[in-house]
Amino acid sequence: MNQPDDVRQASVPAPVRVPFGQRLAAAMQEHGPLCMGIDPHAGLLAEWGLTDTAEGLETFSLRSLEAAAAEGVAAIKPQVALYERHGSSGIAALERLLGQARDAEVLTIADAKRGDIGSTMAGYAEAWLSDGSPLAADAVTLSPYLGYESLRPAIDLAVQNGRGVFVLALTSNPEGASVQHVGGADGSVARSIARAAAADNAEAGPDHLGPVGLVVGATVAEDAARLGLDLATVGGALLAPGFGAQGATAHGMKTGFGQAWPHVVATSSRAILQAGPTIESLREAIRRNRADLAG
Ligand SMILES: O=C(O)c1cc(=O)[nH]c(=O)n1[C@@H]1O[C@H](COP(=O)(O)O)[C@@H](O)[C@H]1O
Repeated sequence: MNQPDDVRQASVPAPVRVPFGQRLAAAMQEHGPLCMGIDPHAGLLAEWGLTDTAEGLETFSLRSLEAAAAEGVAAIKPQVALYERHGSSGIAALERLLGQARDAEVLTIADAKRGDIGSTMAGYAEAWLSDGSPLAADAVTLSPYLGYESLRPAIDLAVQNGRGVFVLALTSNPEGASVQHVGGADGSVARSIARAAAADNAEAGPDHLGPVGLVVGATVAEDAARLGLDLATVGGALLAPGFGAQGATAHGMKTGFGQAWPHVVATSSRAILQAGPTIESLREAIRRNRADLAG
């Protein structure tokens, strides 16, 4: 007997996705720790000979993805703010980038820095972390400054869907210290975020990266120890923006992160993107950065 389509679909089990931490670790194993930030700033679009429009954004994004996919990176990290500048057509360009990255099997970290009261957080979680959402990414950046527990809906959905989150702990901007360093070595705000993340990662076990990564700026990693953060025991990946344009070097990061270095995803946006507009010149910049990090 023929079944209606919806009954047939309901009987098909949902695909089991390998957890984000394991997928990221595999990508890092294969390609090294470089994450290519995709930040379509107006100035970069102009340098590439593109217009500061949604069309320009899309060309910029897809060319960046093509270079990243061809060369191999741990992940790409599109900066959501720079798509939001263009309203719905900018978001449509971001959706196409995320969709094509999915097809190319390049991991995506949507840099949206979301954070809100729990009930609203559930909406952000659905947008960025649920199957079938046009904006679904492999992971999203979150701000814990409404309280780490307010992020729970996103953390739960990430776990359920084999996705991940990166929670801001120590950011690369100078103003971050006025909040994140409060409490000092014995009880800094950043330390409490790191401990909460470690608790959420415990279930993944010592051999796997858990679903909750931290954002620790590449330029401020050396602050971690004096603020009581043991980055090597967080149990999640450490997203480290600031490599390149903000002055962090591969050598400086290795020293700053110390034993936690194997968990670091080193993120660079402008320093790579400035090499555009050709795919070959972008690939060359990715190769150079990868070699630098491997050396
Ligand atoms: O969450 C982030 O990615 C982030 C956190 C942080 O502490 N510092 C920081 O620079 N970022 C982002 O990382 C990117 C850095 O870009 P570049 O300085 O051009 O490499 C930007 O998209 C920033 O918004």
